[in-house]
Amino acid sequence: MTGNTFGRVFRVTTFGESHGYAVGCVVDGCPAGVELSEEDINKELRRRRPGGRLASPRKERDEVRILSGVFEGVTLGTPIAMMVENKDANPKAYESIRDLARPGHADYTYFAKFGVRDWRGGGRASGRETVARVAAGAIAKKVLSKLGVRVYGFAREIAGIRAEVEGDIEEVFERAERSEVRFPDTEREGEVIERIESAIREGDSVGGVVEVVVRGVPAGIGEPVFMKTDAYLAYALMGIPAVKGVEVGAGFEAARMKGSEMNDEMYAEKGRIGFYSNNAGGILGGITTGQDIVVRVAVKPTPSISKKQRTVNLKTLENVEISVRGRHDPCIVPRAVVVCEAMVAMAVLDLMMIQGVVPRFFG
Ligand SMILES: Cc1cc2nc3c(=O)[nH]c(=O)nc-3n(C[C@H](O)[C@H](O)[C@H](O)COP(=O)(O)O)c2cc1C
Ligand SMILES: C=C(O[C@@H]1CC(C(=O)O)=C[C@@H](OP(=O)(O)O)[C@H]1O)C(=O)O
Repeated sequence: MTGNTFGRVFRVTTFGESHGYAVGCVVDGCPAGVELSEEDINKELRRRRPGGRLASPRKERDEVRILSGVFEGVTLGTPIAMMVENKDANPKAYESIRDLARPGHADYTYFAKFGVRDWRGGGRASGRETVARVAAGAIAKKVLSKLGVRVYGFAREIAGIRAEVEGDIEEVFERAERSEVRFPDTEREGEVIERIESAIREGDSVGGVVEVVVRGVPAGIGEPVFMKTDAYLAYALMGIPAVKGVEVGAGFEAARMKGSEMNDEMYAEKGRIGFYSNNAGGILGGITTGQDIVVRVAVKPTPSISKKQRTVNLKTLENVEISVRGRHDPCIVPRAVVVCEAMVAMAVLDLMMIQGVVPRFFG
């Protein structure tokens, strides 16, 4: 085990560094007979791509090449290898800080672990690695859609401003997709953008919260006792760079509620069981209830900032000051939404496959 692979049955191994030739992944265990085109992947990659006024200005087309595992538009049940070339890598921006550890980034810890590191940006710890997750997630979503399961993500909070969301998740999702920062609260979007712009002016960055809702998972999915649905989702989401916390349903608010408020009361109607609320976030005892699965993720402010900070030269052990220039996201949240969706899709599909409720062939 090297930690580059996610999943037990639907297994994804990612590869590549931010300023290397390419990033990509191998997806093994995908059922056969699922329609899949490069455009299915690219559609999702465009939602994550850098560029624009409020994101890293790095110019990447982020178009995938499917190298194997798909023939005549359908998956073969064999390993699917995918690759996205790095067209706008620019290691020069990092030359002057190649031995300095950026506070908040993984420079020091990679050096501590491996004794050597790709100093061209974050290397393997770069947010760029998430291209590969989104590509694999696009496949997981295709399989899930055949099972009636859909995954929706949006920015719930940015720079301390919380979105008030009204309406069904599909409407919230569509509103967020139209927003420059994936923020579904149209009234407060302007304020959010001002806060990001002000962070840019100050050479600083801001964070926020991504919410993901999964609709259509039947009751009864998840592994007791350790591979619980909530435990597996938290594992999948905490593996995303810059994620510092995960909550399910009422999450940390549950700590302040009474049992009578927290418990989702139940009813039976026409032979089916339902709930009057969803504080559980669709999971009880690690097993799905059949309601929407609701998770939220805390995303920290981008570590690379031009504001001066104190740090260390890893080679000489001198104390120095650092100001990180170059192409960085002033806020990771809008671009992390689809990455969170991808990890959730992979985790849910994997749990369903472990349970044996997914056909190995779609005819
Ligand atoms: C989509 C995405 C984009 C990111 N963009 C940047 C960036 O432009 N600059 C940066 O310093 N970190 C960026 N990060 C965060 C770093 O990759 C991350 O903070 C770093 O690997 C350290 O890991 P940790 O924050 O999980 O401890 C990004 C992360 C994601 C998911
Ligand atoms: C390139 C992407 O994001 C990058 C994530 C990132 C980091 O340190 O995480 C640093 C920046 O890259 P660079 O090394 O070119 O300065 C971002 O642009 C991408 O997401 O496609």
